[in-house]
Amino acid sequence: MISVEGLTKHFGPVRAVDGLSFTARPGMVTGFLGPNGAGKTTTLRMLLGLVTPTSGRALVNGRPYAELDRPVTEVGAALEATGFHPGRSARDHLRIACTAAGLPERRVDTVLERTGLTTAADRRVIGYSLGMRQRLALATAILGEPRVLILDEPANGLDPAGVHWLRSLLRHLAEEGCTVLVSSHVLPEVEQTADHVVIVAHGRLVRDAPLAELVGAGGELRVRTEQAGELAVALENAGGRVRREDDRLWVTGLEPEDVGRAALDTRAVLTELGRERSALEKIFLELTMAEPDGPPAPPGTGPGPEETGPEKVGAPGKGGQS
Ligand SMILES: Nc1ncnc2c1ncn2[C@@H]1O[C@H](COP(=O)(O)OP(=O)(O)OP(=O)(O)O)[C@@H](O)[C@H]1O
Repeated sequence: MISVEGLTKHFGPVRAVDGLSFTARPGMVTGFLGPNGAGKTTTLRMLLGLVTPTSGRALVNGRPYAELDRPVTEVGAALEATGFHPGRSARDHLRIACTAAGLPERRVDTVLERTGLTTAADRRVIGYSLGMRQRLALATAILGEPRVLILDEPANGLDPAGVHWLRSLLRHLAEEGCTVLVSSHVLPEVEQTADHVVIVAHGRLVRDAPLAELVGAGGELRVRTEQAGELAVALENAGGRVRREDDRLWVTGLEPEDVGRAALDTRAVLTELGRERSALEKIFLELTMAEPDGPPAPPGTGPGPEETGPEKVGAPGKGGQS
């Protein structure tokens, strides 16, 4: 269990985190979302005792990191996949971590296998891709079989197969009862992995809700057909809200299969059927576009459907220790 209570961190005049409170629960993947500079990494670093809060509390299993009896068996973290000695192999890196933490060396083979690194285990890290380093960071995080995992952008650098693998690993860990907190800007990825979503902007909480609640509220489908009039009536009868423009319809409150069924019933030929941008991405933009001191922008004021949201944008420079 992770609890963040009124957490605040000022770096001089910068309020990196500002009165943030949320909980990440066992058995769930909690997505921690926010635009660049929103305070995600600072929050994760405070949870891991790497940055001292200005005020408030960041607790793992009810205690600050510094008070955990055996942190490595309680919380695993992967913040940046850059801290590995380039001349060492993954196996050596994990062996050293095992010895330092007093863990049995057999854990090395287990985590190598779980992260798909077995065949590359004896190669030097200098030759690893970013994706392989991410896997090694995850392998290190789960070495002590912790029940809490804190991961900062773990999908960064993974290829589509790697992202798929990561998704199943995180789901598996949550099913085993772990608390998984994972920060990301890759919104469609979070949409497919998380059970619960915490969104921050300007260091403050803007939304804390089950994913299903958020996505259910924001999904819009784009439909194109020459029988737009008949189909619009059928979709409204099926419970949808429909906006029409010539042969195009924008539909909320229904799923693609509902549109398919209505099209079949009305014999409408669909020339296009798709989701209008990622539903979570749309909500994310609406919630995080507000000015720091103003309320969140009301729904519908985000960029229009044609615009593509900043799914992944460059990170600002980060300082070191507080
Ligand atoms: N050590 C530091 N010294 C000064 N300012 C810092 C330090 N660490 C972070 N900041 C600032 O605090 C704010 C929040 O940064 P943080 O890295 O926590 O955001 P983030 O949500 O993780 O961003 P990103 O998605 O780009 O990684 C930013 O304005 C950042 O420049």
